[in-house]
Amino acid sequence: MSVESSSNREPIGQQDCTQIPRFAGPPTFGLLPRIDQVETQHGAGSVDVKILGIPYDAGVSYRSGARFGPSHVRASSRLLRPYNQATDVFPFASQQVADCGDIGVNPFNIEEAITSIEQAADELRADGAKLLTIGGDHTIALPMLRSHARTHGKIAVLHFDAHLDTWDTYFGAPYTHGTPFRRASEEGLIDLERSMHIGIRGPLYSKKDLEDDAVLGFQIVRSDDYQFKGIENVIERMRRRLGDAPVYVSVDIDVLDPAAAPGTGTPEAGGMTSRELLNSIRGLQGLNIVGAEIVEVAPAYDHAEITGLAAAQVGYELLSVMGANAQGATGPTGPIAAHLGVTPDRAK
Ligand SMILES: N=C(N)NCCCC(=O)O
Ligand SMILES: [Zn+2]
Ligand SMILES: [Zn+2]
Repeated sequence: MSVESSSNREPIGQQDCTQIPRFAGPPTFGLLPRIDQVETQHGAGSVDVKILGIPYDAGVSYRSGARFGPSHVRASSRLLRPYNQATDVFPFASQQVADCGDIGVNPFNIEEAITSIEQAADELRADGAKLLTIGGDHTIALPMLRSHARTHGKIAVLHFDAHLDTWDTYFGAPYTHGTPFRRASEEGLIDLERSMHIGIRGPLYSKKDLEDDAVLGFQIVRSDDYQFKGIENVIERMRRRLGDAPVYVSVDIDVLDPAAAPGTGTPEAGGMTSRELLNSIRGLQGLNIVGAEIVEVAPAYDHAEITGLAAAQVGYELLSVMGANAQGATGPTGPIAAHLGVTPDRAK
């Protein structure tokens, strides 16, 4: 049983796929219970991690359709099983995870949508639960960071993306999917010494994009670093930079190569493999992860659920890190720990 779990009762896990075929189950993430089912049985405040869908894509600069991301990622998450063999974690048994469904936000008014997202995040987090949000386009990172900074102070942003998303405006608009981290930095929400982008690549508008980005508080790990420096080096740099700060993990699925994630709005060639992304997340155990999001899944451009499956597995790994932390992990656990050359370390 989890040491940090808010309930003393055994968490309610996934639907039992030996009894009901997984293609017949509920449309929740990972066939997990809905929040109302858990709270009816275990009481208010008994959910440790809440899955939240934000079907919103009014902030995109190219292909639209991320508004259908939450339902697509949930549909692609039906095959997730209870035991994570890569990290030796049962993510749905070491903590109570539940699906809160989607929030409906105004698709015609970006500023109103941002305000509603911020309010929903505040309300869902008021009982101490962590959020795993499924977007939606990357605009949603701004209201999420506003909410998290209110609770935790300045946030170390760990941002997986092909793009910097620290641009200033598009067509004069300040709130878009290419600008959330500039706004967050200007608003004083992020820890300028502890934030970083992972997976950056592709053409920029100018060299100044990189100069501005550094001033706004981000260090950069390039997509190419996975090839030339190796994943151990990337994980070590991440852990050193993030330290013991409160970390918000923002995963734009376009960090993956278009071969691994075709279903996204602004694809860029030369991205990482899903294995590199999953192992990078597995390297985060023991860090103070306060919340996470997966954004930019646009199912109309997906094929055979390639992108949906990757996004669902990213969600599973994020939940596994949170689950290991709830059990007192201070560093990587299971086989990944051996690969990284560290001794598996778990308080209990
Ligand atoms: N956040 C994502 N996915 N893309 C931002 C791209 C902004 C641009 O069109 O330059
Ligand atoms: Zn991107
Ligand atoms: Zn992005």
